[in-house]
Amino acid sequence: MADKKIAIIGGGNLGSAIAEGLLKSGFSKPGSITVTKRNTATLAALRDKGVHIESDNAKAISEADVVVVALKPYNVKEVLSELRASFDAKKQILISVVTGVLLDDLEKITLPGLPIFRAMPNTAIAIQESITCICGRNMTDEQTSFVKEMFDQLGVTVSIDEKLMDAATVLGACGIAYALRFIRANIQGGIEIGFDAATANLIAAQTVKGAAELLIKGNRHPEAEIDKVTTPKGCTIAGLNEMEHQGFSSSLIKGITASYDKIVKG
Ligand SMILES: NC(=O)C1=CN([C@@H]2O[C@H](COP(=O)(O)OP(=O)(O)OC[C@H]3O[C@@H](n4cnc5c(N)ncnc54)[C@H](OP(=O)(O)O)[C@@H]3O)[C@@H](O)[C@H]2O)C=CC1
Ligand SMILES: O=C(O)[C@@H]1CCC=N1
Repeated sequence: MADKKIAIIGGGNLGSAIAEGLLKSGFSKPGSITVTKRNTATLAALRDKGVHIESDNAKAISEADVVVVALKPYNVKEVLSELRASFDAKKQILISVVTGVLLDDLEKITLPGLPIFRAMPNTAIAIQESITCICGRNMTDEQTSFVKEMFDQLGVTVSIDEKLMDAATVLGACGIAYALRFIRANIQGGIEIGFDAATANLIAAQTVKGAAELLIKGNRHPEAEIDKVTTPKGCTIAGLNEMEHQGFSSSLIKGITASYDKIVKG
């Protein structure tokens, strides 16, 4: 794939993680990426790697083949509507990673007919381990292939219907934080039963990675793998049942639906 010029509008947590992933994967050369934000001082690490750092969104967009919007949801309308003249529906594609802003809204804010994708990655994109759910409109097959190829370099992609985009945000993007909080709780428990923090961190994180790999590489259902661990009358089932008595699964499901309601109902 040609080294397309990519402008990332909004170089915050996710925007810079995408730039990092594009560089690490070799999908883009540093000179082909421009990242914008108002306070560019926080992007020194990317600048040092050769990425163009800009505060001028119009310049970045007009020079780009691909525009990735990674602004906060409440900034999108105000910022993009002033940049309408910088877009070119014949030459460019827009990829929005913004939560809750519909393809319909994005087209109205920018240009009619502009090829627009919504992609929902997570911050593991910085290390090419994201799950990225993608949908789009006005695009050609070639543009769809490009976007898939771009995010395939940065982890795993799934093509979904736009009506599932909020659910994808919760399960995939918020999910990183849920998983990290689970690991943190394991670390705290691990310290209480004797480990120093660094060793507990390593054991907890590698254990979660192993559990995930059993599902991904083994294509197994979690409960089938749990059955292998739960020795009758053993310590695992004693711990698991106590966790369930305390509302473990229920609290996670309620947390997921609370995150979803926050997106859908505000
Ligand atoms: N963080 C995550 O894990 C995920 C986030 N998302 C979505 O991605 C989007 C970004 O999230 P996140 O990276 O966490 O948020 P951040 O606040 O970290 O990033 C947004 C960035 O936009 C910049 N910005 C604000 N105004 C402008 C402007 N006029 N021109 C250019 N840049 C501007 C801000 O920098 P400055 O103030 O210096 O301009 C800021 O760094 C959100 O819509 C979020 O819902 C989606 C999936 C995962
Ligand atoms: O918390 C948020 O609103 C954003 C969207 C998904 C991850 N972070």
